[in-house]
Amino acid sequence: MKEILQISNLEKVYSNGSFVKKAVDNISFSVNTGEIFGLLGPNGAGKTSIIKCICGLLDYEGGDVLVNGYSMKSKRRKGLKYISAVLEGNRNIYWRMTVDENLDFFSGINGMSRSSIKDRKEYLLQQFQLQEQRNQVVNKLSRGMKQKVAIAISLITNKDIVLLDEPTLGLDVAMSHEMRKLLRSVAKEEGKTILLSTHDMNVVEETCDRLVIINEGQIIAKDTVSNLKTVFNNDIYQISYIGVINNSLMSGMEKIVVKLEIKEGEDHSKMIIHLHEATELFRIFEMIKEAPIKLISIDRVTKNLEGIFLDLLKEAGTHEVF
Ligand SMILES: Nc1ncnc2c1ncn2[C@@H]1O[C@H](COP(=O)(O)OP(=O)(O)OP(=O)(O)O)[C@@H](O)[C@H]1O
Repeated sequence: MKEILQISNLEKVYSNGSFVKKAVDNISFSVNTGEIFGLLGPNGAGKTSIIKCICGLLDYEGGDVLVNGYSMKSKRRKGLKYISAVLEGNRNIYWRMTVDENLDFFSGINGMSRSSIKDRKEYLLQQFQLQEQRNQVVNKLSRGMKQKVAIAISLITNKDIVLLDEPTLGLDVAMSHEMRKLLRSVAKEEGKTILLSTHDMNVVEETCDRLVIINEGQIIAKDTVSNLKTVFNNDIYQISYIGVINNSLMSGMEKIVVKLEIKEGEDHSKMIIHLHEATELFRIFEMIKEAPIKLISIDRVTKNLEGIFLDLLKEAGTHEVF
């Protein structure tokens, strides 16, 4: 599989007099042709800075960004031929023009004639369900519609890579769901490579193949979405019981578990155990059988990406697979 986007040891420093902020600190990852890749991180993590470095809007101090092999430092013009971007605030839309006029205008400034984009425009209007709004001034459309127009504009020039900074920010649940569906179909049907930034785990979970999680300018996790969920869901069980755990049970379990939490309740208590392997649960059972507690239930705990994300931020460890 071809790595159409290669980011290696990227560093971005903002400075102004005595103010110095390293917003991007030694970031490396690659994006394959046709995949949807996520940049996930809390506010201020450095996602927008990375996207701006990739699309040539920001110079960077260290490392490099290769777009289809072209360095955005030394061959920016060539690299830009493969990239379109939708940044926060939808700066690629003219609010006083209609949807149709915007699509014509932005293809025009990219050197494409109206006749050459005719079919593609119809395809995108239909794909984005914007036919009814095509003659409306963008300013009068809802936020979700405006976002759809912005993404349609980024696709009209048919470039290989689409960078999207927070594509679902501020959208209501229904529109956010529609946007995720749209992104998946754009990648699948058009073979586009999409790099998106978000702090919404649901967006990553539903759309992305792989992701990096960024915190304070650094990568803290790098994996496929499904692998990350499997690895971090590694055998966590919630055991509800009645009684008090004695010293011998506690010390026996502590020798086996990765982590053990006890939540005492009035009528029953719970222990959350993290195991290296599921088979270790049998050893825990054997110990519980000998102890003066009564087992009520055992449930496997599954974490969604949000839980994993929050745990990673808490531990600030690093998990890198590719
Ligand atoms: N032009 C700038 N000048 C100085 N500092 C900046 C500038 N732009 C961003 N920063 C700082 O760099 C860090 C990373 O910001 P960035 O906008 O890249 O993060 P982000 O992950 O996109 O955050 P958000 O999700 O809030 O948009 C933050 O601490 C931010 O305050």
